[in-house]
Amino acid sequence: MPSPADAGGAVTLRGVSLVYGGRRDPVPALADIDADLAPGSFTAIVGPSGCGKSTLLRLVAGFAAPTGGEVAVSGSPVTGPGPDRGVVFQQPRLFPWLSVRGNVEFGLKGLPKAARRARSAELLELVGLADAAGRRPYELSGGMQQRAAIARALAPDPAILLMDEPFAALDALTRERLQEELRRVWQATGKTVLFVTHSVDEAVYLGTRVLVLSKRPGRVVLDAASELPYADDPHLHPDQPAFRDKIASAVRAAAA
Ligand SMILES: Nc1ncnc2c1ncn2[C@@H]1O[C@H](COP(=O)(O)OP(=O)(O)OP(=O)(O)O)[C@@H](O)[C@H]1O
Repeated sequence: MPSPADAGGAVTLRGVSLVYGGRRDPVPALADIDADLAPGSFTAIVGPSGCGKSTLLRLVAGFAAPTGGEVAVSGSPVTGPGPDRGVVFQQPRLFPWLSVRGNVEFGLKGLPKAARRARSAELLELVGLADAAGRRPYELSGGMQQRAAIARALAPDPAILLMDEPFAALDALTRERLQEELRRVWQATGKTVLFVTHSVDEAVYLGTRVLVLSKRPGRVVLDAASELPYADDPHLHPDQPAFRDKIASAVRAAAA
């Protein structure tokens, strides 16, 4: 395991496995996962349906414990959820009785009001919701709700952002827009991002690294780092199709 001297935001998985259920009906979801995610990296996880992508994210979030191996963040074993890890789900899960601002400030209760207000204003500006701060979730489009969920997850300034298919329920145009915005937010904040998706295109567009998992129990069958310059739009890069093809073939083989 890494030493406590490791920079904040590192994620370490060592021989991680997880078996759901009891001895009578075990469901092996993950097997022998090894990975080191560097602080500030953006790792996308793709793989066939049911291969354990969400399970892997839940282990890093501390919502579940592995049945084998070890999961550590920033050099310390994960023993449960914590403010160092923000989570964004497929559904925004906003508190309907609070305004957008109230949702973002929810996790900042320990701060004085002025500091909370300054932090939420900064984050709502970052995700393009400054004008919607006083609105309730039901007054927002799906894309706006997901932006608010991202701002809420970023509020306690976690070193790590865990995203479980956050754009899967959005229409194609909104999804593209939010992908672009997430790239910008990631570059602006330097968080370590772990992003689960079904989409090879999304993984390749967002990830500086892509992990492909096999069918259940999920194992890492490809761990590919993108050499594409992140500041530019990777869609325009001449090596983009080759990188995409490599990931797509691995996903096809994993699902066969
Ligand atoms: N609480 C649970 N108890 C028993 N089995 C579970 C539980 N949660 C998940 N599973 C099973 O573990 C496997 C992995 O589930 P997981 O949700 O991690 O996969 P996934 O790759 O995220 O799936 P999808 O791509 O369909 O969202 C699946 O076969 C699922 O049915």
